[in-house]
Amino acid sequence: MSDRYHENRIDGKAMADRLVADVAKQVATLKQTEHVIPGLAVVIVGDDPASKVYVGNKIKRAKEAGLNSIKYELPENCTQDELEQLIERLNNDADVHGILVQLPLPKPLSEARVIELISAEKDVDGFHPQNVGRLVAGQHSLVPCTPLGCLIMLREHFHGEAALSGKHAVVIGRSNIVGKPLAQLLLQANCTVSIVHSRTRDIETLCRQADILIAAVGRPQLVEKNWVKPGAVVIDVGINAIESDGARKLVGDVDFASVSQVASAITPVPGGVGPMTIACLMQNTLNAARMQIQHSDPIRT
Ligand SMILES: Nc1nc(=O)c2c([nH]1)NC[C@@H]1CN(c3ccc(C(=O)N[C@@H](CCC(=O)O)C(=O)O)cc3)C=[N+]21
Repeated sequence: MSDRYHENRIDGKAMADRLVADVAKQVATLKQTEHVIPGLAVVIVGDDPASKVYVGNKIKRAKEAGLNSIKYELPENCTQDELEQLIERLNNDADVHGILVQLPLPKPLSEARVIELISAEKDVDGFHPQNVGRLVAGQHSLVPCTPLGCLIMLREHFHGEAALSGKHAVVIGRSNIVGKPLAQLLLQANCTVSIVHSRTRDIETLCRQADILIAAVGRPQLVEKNWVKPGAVVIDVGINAIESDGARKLVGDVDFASVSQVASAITPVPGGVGPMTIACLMQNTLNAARMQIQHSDPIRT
């Protein structure tokens, strides 16, 4: 293939390996200086197979980072009360510094109520209204993992956040977990930010103006070559399981084969944003533990 830019893949797996190794070092230091091991509680309700794979990855990475991790599995038919009691128990457990409730929750359960119940300083997903507000106000502490992973990838690619200044970033998708928080982070990095979505008119023309194009809509291979300005950097947040030639495979929101011919850099799926999301969860758990140590220690010299 005559790719104009060859070897233009951003290796999210390798970046995630480095980030987890770095967190492991910092965790080791924290153990020595503060005698604390950061603890992550992962709560999974029901037995959705995809959720189980993700949660398994999180536990495995937590081990590599030297964190204590505990998995809580609740049955599909558990009640809102049972789930809320578990959250309250974890909120009050000094050994637990981070709480993650795997989403989506089974039908009748309220995600909003559960998210608000998690103590804001243990909210390693960054979904609590207090953390959302802090992000928008530029006072953030715990930032949603996927947007943070995207920002770190862009920073590394451009050798520092300063290079993002003035670039036009177009975010496709307006979800609370990716599109909206990522737009905030990019704005703070001095990008000019556009958010486009299902009701946007002439979405293709807008996307073609992007220096940085981020796809986070969950529509397999939506973004094609003619949506992308030659030389643009493309971040693919989508993880879609599709059937191709009778086999199931994972594809992103970007048509990798065609877009990689025009993009100067592009993240693959799998092996792009996904591994960085999990690495950022480890970083957030470490950060949460650090904040809790500071707040629980009135006498410091
Ligand atoms: N409270 C909550 N927080 C989350 O962060 C959260 C969630 N709920 N619910 C589901 C989504 C999805 N998500 C993924 C993270 C990593 C990969 C990942 O590492 N994917 C691998 C492939 C894994 C595979 O082979 O299936 C990759 O892209 O290379 C995928 C998906 C986190 N989520």
